[in-house]
Amino acid sequence: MSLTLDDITLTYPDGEGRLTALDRVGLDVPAGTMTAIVGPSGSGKSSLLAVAATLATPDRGRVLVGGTETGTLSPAERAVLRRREIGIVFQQPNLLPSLTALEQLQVMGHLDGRRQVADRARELLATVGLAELAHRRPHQLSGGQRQRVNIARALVNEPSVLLVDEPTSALDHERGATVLDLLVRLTRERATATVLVTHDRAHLGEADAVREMRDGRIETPARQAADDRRRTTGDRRAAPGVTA
Ligand SMILES: Nc1ncnc2c1ncn2[C@@H]1O[C@H](COP(=O)(O)OP(=O)(O)OP(=O)(O)O)[C@@H](O)[C@H]1O
Repeated sequence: MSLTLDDITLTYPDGEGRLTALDRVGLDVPAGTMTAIVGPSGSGKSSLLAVAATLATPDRGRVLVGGTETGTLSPAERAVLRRREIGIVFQQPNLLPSLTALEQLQVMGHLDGRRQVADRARELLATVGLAELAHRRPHQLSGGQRQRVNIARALVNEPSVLLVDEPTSALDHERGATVLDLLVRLTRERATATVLVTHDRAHLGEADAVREMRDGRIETPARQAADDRRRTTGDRRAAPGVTA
């Protein structure tokens, strides 16, 4: 399923007035592709992720996950869609200290009441290269390994949208590259529509598209559009899902 943000404006209360964090932003992320969002501090990257995650309600505009317009759902329906279709990877892997890597994934799966969670959790840990460390607790893992558990956990309910916020900020260059490679591979294998917010321009070559944010707007200079075309030639890009 694809993710589409259509003409999104988001404001926050700001003293007497309102601060515009997102200013008529549009973004289309086909299934199986990764779009990287870069931009200076305060430009609206986290706000964009919050809207895409349906955690923040925009003042105007639509968020579509596949063909579903999330603004038309009730809060309860939106919570179900979020749990089933949207995986979120935060900057700091906020893992529960007392649980093993395997249990971190199982807890997420159980919340959704789905079966065979344990099998899927084991398979995912193997996919992120942690099969041997499934029974370790967070303090027994390195920062990069913790971030890989965090990514596996976001995927346990097989979401179609993957939202990733600064996954490499706490990692050195080499570990950051490993995590980025993993995200790209999972995006292709699991056909997720992935949005990656990053300050780190080192790995942008892996993304199918790069969008620059500035003052709440997305800029797509001609050079970037040309870059996108070059990135998406060949069959790396999956067919877009239905976006109504
Ligand atoms: N809850 C809030 N209430 C009021 N203003 C907010 C709130 N959250 C963010 N803002 C403001 O909205 C704008 C966009 O913030 P946002 O966090 O989306 O930027 P960002 O690009 O993610 O920044 P950073 O790279 O520093 O994380 C900023 O001017 C910020 O001060």
